[in-house]
Amino acid sequence: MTDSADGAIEGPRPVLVVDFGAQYAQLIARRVREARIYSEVIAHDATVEEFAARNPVALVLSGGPSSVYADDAPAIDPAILELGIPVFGICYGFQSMAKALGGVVANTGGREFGRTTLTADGAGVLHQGLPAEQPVWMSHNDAVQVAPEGFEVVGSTPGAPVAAFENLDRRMAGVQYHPEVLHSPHGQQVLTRFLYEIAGLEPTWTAANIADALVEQVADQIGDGLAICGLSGGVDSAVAAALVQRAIGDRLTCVFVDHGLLRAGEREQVQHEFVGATGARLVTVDAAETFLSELAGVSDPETKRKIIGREFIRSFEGAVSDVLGDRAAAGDKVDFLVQGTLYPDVVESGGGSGTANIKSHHNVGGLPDDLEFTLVEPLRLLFKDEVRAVGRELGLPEEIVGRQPFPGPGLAIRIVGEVTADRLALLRTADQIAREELTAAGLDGQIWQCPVVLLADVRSVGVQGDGRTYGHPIVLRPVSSEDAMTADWTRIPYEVLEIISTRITNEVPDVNRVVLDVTSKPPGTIEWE
Ligand SMILES: Nc1ncnc2c1ncn2[C@@H]1O[C@H](COP(=O)(O)OP(=O)(O)OP(=O)(O)O)[C@@H](O)[C@H]1O
Ligand SMILES: O=c1[nH]c(=O)c2[nH+]cn([C@@H]3O[C@H](COP(=O)(O)O)[C@@H](O)[C@H]3O)c2[nH]1
Ligand SMILES: NC(=O)CC[C@H](N)C(=O)O
Ligand SMILES: [Mg+2]
Repeated sequence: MTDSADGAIEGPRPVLVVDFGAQYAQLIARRVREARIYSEVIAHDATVEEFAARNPVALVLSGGPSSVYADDAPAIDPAILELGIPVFGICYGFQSMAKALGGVVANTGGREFGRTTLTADGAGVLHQGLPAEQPVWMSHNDAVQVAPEGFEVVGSTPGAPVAAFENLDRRMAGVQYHPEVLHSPHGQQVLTRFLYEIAGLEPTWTAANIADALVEQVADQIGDGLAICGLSGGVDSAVAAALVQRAIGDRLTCVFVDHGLLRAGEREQVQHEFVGATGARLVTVDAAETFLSELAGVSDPETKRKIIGREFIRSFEGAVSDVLGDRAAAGDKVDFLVQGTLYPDVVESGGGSGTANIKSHHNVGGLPDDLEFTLVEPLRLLFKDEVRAVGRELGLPEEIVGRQPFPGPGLAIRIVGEVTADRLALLRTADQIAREELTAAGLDGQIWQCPVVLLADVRSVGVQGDGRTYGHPIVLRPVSSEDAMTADWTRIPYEVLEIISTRITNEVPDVNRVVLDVTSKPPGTIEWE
């Protein structure tokens, strides 16, 4: 693992997915990791030196919106194809590779969008053992007309006479279709055949050796220093803390910040469950008053996020004297702050290559400039399901690794409008009702998470007890997801929605309406702010 942002994490040699502006670059990296080979994404305009520095075992060229023969078409430096590294091209990557190696790409009108049939009747290695005709998912205007010299054509579709090619001597291959999407039912097998049979890679990336590699990296990074870990009760910080505890033992102290933006019961849960499972040392910071006064009068979401990011750090700094106790007199210092940051937190905060800032996650884009700790973020390149696998490997209990995510800024980003103590109390009650009923209905496993949102700046007219009310709506936002990068709204049974709606409007003062958010991500995000 490498992390170009701060160079802190280094590990197994990756398969680099070269991003040509694809919708699916991260998805390809995930699929490679599902084949148990470590993988990361790199921008297409990285230099030969940057490629070489990441020391890849193979390249996968992604799809992309351009035409390879357009003036400003993105391309990788042809020298990269001469490095002797195995290469697999997908869609635009396939076309780009064909052109760079002397083949012909053109738009002859044979475009295909969606399902089509690939004919691959036994020639070559990519499709060996698969049906001679298989459905594949396409999304292209252009097509390779002539494969480069030395490449065997091993598949075709009605719109793409050259839909797959390979050159075993050069360990290169490519396909016009998208093997990474689930709509290509044999796609994962094709990608895996490239990795194992053509590139000759061994499947060694498992939760067990990810955990071992991460423990080793953390031990190297922290040396004989002292660290604190921001512990929230969520999956990511629990796994990060367990890794760091393995690496540096009791030189780690966990710090839980009670910022007053938590859900009912959360503080008790962190104190009992995590400490019970790991025996870690825990310091709790009471910071509710500070967070509330700093947030007073603020309704802009990004401003809230920046304030919260800053106050988290101030709380961690404030905890240091408790953590050190008598050791402060001996000159000991806490130099390292461990956070359970994951890849989606980094991309959404605009930390990917050329990616937009969607929202500043408190632990990434929301950090203050004057941060004095060195960050230790062992999970920074992983997705949540990978983190859960590492957590299980480390022996953390299912109640912790299976838990639904809850954002660090807590209920503050679920109150649309200013955050006040009264509004927090109201939202906490509504949230508790929704969680109780979803759990009672046995739906927790189906739901990724269900934000409950208070539209504090919106009022509508209701009639309660024969009188007029002018109250606030509560939004239910149940979503299903694999990794929080995309999500769909969960189809909760009407009977369960009915119970939640009735209970919230009966039991929560000032709320006279409950609405359901039926938006996927994209275009919506999971949280409202
Ligand atoms: N109340 C808190 N006290 C201390 N640290 C926190 C708190 N909330 C969040 N953090 C820190 O911020 C990081 C990011 O928060 P995030 O909610 O994404 O992760 P998590 O809570 O560990 O897992 P999950 O996403 O499952 O809730 C955490 O991993 C943790 O290091
Ligand atoms: O710790 C966090 N700090 C944050 O600032 C933050 N913002 C969103 N989230 C969580 O990230 C996932 C994606 O959320 P969005 O679709 O709302 O961007 C969802 O799981 C959100 O709950 C956060 N977690
Ligand atoms: N999905 C893709 O990579 C498309 C490649 C190229 N833009 C085409 O239309 O053919
Ligand atoms: Mg959390």
